Amino acid sequence: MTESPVLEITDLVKTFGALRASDGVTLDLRSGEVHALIGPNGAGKSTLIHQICGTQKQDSGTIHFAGQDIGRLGVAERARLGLGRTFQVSSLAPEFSALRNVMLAVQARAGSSFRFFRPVMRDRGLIDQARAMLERVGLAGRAKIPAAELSHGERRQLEIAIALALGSKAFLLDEPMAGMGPEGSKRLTGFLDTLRHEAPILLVEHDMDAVFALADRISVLVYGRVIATGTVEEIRRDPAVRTAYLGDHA
Ligand SMILES: Nc1ncnc2c1ncn2[C@@H]1O[C@H](COP(=O)(O)OP(=O)(O)OP(=O)(O)O)[C@@H](O)[C@H]1O
Repeated sequence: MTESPVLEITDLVKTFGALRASDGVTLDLRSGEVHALIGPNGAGKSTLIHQICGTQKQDSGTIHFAGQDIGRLGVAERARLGLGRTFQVSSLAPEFSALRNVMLAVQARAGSSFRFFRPVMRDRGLIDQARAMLERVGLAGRAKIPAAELSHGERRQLEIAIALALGSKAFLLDEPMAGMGPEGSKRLTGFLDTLRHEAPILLVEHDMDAVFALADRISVLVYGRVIATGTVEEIRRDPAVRTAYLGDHA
């Protein structure tokens, strides 16, 4: 029996006036995979991510996550169910250390069980869990550094540590390589390659080297429609994709 997808989007439609930003989008995310979503500027990639995480509501179609219809739930409820997102604009508390940022997430997940009037920074259990998350994303050595002083790539890693601490069962990553130099992109690519074993990744990314290195499957979005879904090789060979998007990259 094949495992059912972690995330399943069916026939999603989202219009802005006469514009169909999502025009019947169907795609899924399976356990252990990196599924990349590529396409030209304005194709509807961010709009799709917004609808999955709940910051925008679809006009029609369904979104199932971990076996549940989440299409009408709010952002916080979806996050509680384990939908982890990193943002193009960072959501970190910049003046807090990396460790403290993760501790806040561990605490948020645990709810009231950590709030026995203990000063947060002296709570051993909380500190240990947060340290373990930093270790997993390769930031253990940077625990005391304020988020604002971390490099762009390190901040992305920290956001992912937070998503892990919140118990994410899938990651939605919207252009994680944006604003990074080639070295940073390479490091983050290596990191994302290991992250897929924690939870599958839906990756919106313009950096084709990263996409080709990481993706198990690629979906190509053009004018709100998925024109092809397949492996890296299938997508590289697809004549419609070459015409619409890849051109010389293929
Ligand atoms: N809130 C909105 N109101 C009206 N039009 C919108 C809104 N958000 C997006 N659009 C339009 O929907 C289309 C899809 O935009 P979207 O940002 O999803 O594309 P994208 O593929 O993420 O582009 P990029 O690669 O440049 O980030 C665009 O034509 C955009 O102008």
